[in-house]
Amino acid sequence: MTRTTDVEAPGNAVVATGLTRDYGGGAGVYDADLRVARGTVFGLVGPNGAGKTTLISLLCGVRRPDRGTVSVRAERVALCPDVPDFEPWLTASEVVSFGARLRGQRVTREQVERALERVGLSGSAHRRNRSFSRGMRQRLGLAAALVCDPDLIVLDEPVSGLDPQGRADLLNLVSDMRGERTVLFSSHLLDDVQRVCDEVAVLKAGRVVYQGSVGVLVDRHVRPSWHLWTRGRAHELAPLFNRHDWVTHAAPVDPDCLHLEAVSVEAGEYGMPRVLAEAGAGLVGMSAHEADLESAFVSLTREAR
Ligand SMILES: Nc1ncnc2c1ncn2[C@@H]1O[C@H](COP(=O)(O)OP(=O)(O)OP(=O)(O)O)[C@@H](O)[C@H]1O
Repeated sequence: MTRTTDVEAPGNAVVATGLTRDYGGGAGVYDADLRVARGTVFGLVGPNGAGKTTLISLLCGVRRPDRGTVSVRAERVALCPDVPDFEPWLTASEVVSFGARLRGQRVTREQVERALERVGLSGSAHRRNRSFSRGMRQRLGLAAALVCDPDLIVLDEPVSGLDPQGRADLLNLVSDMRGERTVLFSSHLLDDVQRVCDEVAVLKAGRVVYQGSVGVLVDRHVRPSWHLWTRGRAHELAPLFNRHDWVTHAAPVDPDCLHLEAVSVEAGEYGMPRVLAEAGAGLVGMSAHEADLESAFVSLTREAR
């Protein structure tokens, strides 16, 4: 494995090529190519066991790959594990300052206070972390990372233990780092990824099945879909719709409601009234489904099977 300060393109903070770690029995990460542009927020998403933690640890040099290379252009890299573990008797400010000292960096009391303030832990600065909740421990891990002013910060499932307000606060914090630091974070909470990430990589069974913007992922992998409400005609209408090649999928949800997917929004909007008119079916109501990352993810991981 090579870890150098040179990466192929000057704008990239991380470049991985053909990265492979095979645990055996089909578990691991295989032939992962990844490019993370500097100053961006990059999301690594995938179902449980897809290989997110393995890939992160390969990128940070915590694990060695069987094959492949990683190049990192960053002077200070911080890695926050999903559940940080600190000596329970240390106070929050001791965790932050000792952590920096262990990395050979001297930090002032003001820097420690600022880091704790950024993650909303000022009020608990002098409490031993033994009594901290999982969410507080995650925020403390982030403060310990931020105090060293990393230019690349890697967060493994940073919001998994947080309540909705804590999640929103942490995501705002991540969003504010854009431009100033490169942030790479893994999550299975797609709403969060969609909210803050410039680019995503989707991992499925150890392989990167997509890398690019969330917008393109959604455009490419979500078929436009609608629910059509008719009075008791859904079962009869489904095969009539399925006969048309602009329809990719039509199925009744219940006797009054039909789920319809089409090749394009335009095809659906022109085709639906025609089929309904030919069948002499009245339309009681209809709703278009929002194209979001969740539907794209389901469609992409279904296709990649
Ligand atoms: N040290 C190891 N030895 C053998 N198998 C491992 C090891 N670490 C992870 N695995 C397996 O490799 C696969 C990927 O695990 P990994 O923890 O990287 O996935 P993940 O996407 O982070 O999962 P989760 O979302 O559940 O945390 C899983 O099948 C896991 O059981």
